[in-house]
Amino acid sequence: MAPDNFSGTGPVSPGEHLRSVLRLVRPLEPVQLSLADPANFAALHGAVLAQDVAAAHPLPLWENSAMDGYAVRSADTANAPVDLQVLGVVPAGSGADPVLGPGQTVRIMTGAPLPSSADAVVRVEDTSGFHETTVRINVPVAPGRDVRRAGEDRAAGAPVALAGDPLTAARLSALAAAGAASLLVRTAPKIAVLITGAELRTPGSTLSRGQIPESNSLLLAGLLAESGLPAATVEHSPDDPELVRARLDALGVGHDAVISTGGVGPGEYDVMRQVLEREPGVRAVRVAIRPGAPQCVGRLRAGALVFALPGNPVSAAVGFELFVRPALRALQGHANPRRPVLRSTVLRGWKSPPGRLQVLPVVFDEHGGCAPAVDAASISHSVGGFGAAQGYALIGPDTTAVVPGDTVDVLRLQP
Ligand SMILES: Nc1nc2c(c(=O)[nH]1)N[C@H]1C(S)=C(S)[C@@H](COP(=O)(O)OP(=O)(O)OC[C@H]3O[C@@H](n4cnc5c(N)ncnc54)[C@H](O)[C@@H]3O)O[C@H]1N2
Ligand code: MOO
Repeated sequence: MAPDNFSGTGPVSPGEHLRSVLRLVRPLEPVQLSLADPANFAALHGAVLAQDVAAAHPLPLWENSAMDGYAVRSADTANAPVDLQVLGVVPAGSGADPVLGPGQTVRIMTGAPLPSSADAVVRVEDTSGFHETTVRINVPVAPGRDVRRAGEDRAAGAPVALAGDPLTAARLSALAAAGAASLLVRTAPKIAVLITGAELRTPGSTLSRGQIPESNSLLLAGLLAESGLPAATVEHSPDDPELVRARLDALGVGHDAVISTGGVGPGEYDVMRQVLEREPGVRAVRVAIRPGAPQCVGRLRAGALVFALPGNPVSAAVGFELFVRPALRALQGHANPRRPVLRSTVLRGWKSPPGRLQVLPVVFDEHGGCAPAVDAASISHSVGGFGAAQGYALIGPDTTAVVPGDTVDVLRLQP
């Protein structure tokens, strides 16, 4: 009987495997990046904060107008319609603080500081228009009307973002608005993809019997990009142990992680496993999961982490999602390296193998219900059906069938 694990021990549970993968991770050295230099924007977006950041000043900084119109003393408008004397204008960017006496006003634009002697804004639509000398105010306004108070969004010193937070577009803009000049961040790790398999030909090639189009390089480069992590290098290697070892030695120096596909099974030509079994920091395992069971994971002598995934395309995608993506996010110090698990109602049932976590590609309907994207009996090679998948259903080892109406755990990859 073939051993469950090519190293001779039993299969490891997916949870145990993820824990041992995450134990390998040493977070990258953080770098300080200025927010003032647009050349840094691409690196900042998707980087992960390595420090807590508090607001350097209140947000908004000072009381200002929410509308284009007139800054007024609200009491002057109580008997509107009323005519007020126009003293001038305060546009955005002006530091002026004109003093309004009774019956006086200034034109004011959105975002401009409210004069200290005013307590409300009348929108231009509620007046006779923009005038130089006198304006008719048509409506009374209460104190505070269309005024943004200093600090109403965030007080000075209040937290804006925490170490481990990913720098989304929204978070970056919040940090800049709150006065951050530069940020201590972990930028994207440098990742190499190494594809092995003698049967593989460049997409579009004329194929002889036994040859297929190579699709895992596009798969992994795309999954990395969808995780905000570009692949720095994509290479192919012939199934020759010396050549594979040479590529791993070379890629292991210049990259933080090397992700390979192919050659991790127990076959005679499964070169990746044979080479990696000689690496002292790498372990060949079978994970109690379907698809994606055989994998080699560890640290190369050359320095990089290595994730050797199966050649079967859906097995490689599942291995990436469950183990590689969390590890790469942990390299960046992500507070939540794993994707959140959601619940979904089953629309069409399927069978699941006992004793394994089944990771089934699914599509979702408009209400979030899920149905298989591929035949559940043969997931690993079904790259065609997988093309439409929007997520994975996670079916535990004690469940052998799910039926319509069941609620299952899902990972949602696409909206
Ligand atoms: N006797 C056994 N055979 C197999 C076992 C086993 O336990 N005992 N495990 C099976 C499982 S599970 C998997 S998964 C695969 C692992 O295979 P490998 O990592 O060795 O992958 P390959 O043999 O190289 O390829 C498998 C399959 O995928 C196709 N492939 C590979 N690379 C690509 C690529 N870049 N683009 C597109 N398609 C690719 C390849 O042609 C094969 O069809 O082993 C099982 N066997
Ligand atoms: O576990 Mo393999 O990954 O069935 O396809």
